[in-house]
Amino acid sequence: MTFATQLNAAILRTGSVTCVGLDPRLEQLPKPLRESVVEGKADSAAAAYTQFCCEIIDAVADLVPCVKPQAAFFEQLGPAGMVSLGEVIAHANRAGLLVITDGKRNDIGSTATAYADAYLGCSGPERSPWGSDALTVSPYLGRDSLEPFVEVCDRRAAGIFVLVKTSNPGGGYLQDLSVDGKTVYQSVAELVTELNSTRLDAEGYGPVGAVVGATYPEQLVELRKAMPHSILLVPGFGAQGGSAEDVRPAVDANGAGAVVNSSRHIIFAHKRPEFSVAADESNWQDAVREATLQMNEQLKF
Ligand SMILES: O=C(O)c1cc(=O)[nH]c(=O)n1[C@@H]1O[C@H](COP(=O)(O)O)[C@@H](O)[C@H]1O
Repeated sequence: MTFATQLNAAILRTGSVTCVGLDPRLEQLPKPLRESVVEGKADSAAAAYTQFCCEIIDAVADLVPCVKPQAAFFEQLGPAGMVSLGEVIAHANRAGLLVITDGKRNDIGSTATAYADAYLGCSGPERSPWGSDALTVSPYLGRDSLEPFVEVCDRRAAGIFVLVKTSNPGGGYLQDLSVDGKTVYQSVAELVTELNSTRLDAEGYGPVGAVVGATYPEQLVELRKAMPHSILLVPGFGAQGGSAEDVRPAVDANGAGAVVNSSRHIIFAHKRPEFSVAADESNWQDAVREATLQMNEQLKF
């Protein structure tokens, strides 16, 4: 089964478009985990990240279709962090969740193949320690830098999410530039649609998804139409200000075709006053589950 088919099926099975973002930050870990970290010891921080992310996965596995580990926070810890990232990816897969690793990778074609080998494909003899169901990818090296990823997607039933319109305030500096009568993000959307065109599953979705920020609702409407064959990954909900109303247009008529990411608002829900957490933060996993249920409820369209 292709990645798109699997993700859409998981959305319909769970009745959820929520993607839980795994962006661990040392200083925001719940107290028991924060206190287990020995200052200056990357190994102990990495062990805390593994436990934190795996317990989040266990708390939400029956509620959502996927998780999105953000590679940067693991890379920050050096080799021990990279081992932790591999453990988190494997744990999520064992729990039945699809894994979108957020690495925003890319390079010239031959190097892009190496990135694809490292990050795509969850099973089989070619699996690397970081083999994921999908990876976020930058389009700014052009078409020949995306093709190696798509070829690996074909071989390993994996997916990519190409950055089309990002959620950050400065993204428009390049993405909104007008070239030959269309914006750069419109050109990227055309390329995404073209790459999918010969690779559609029975529901009309291909392996090339697109990242479109919840913080640009008008462009989200436009880009949903421009990329009918792409699953959209919509970050920026919650902590960055995106609302349920803003993200509703990303979802297709069947209630699938998109996942909406929230990282800080879910994984650090123990810091949010609306979720009751003991003073010692020992029941932080309950807050994660409550925040996920709340987001699912908000995104019932
Ligand atoms: O590719 C992404 O996931 C991404 C693209 C984008 O345009 N904006 C964006 O915030 N992200 C990621 O989505 C997550 C958002 O985290 P929160 O703002 O805490 O929900 C982070 O891991 C970002 O790196």
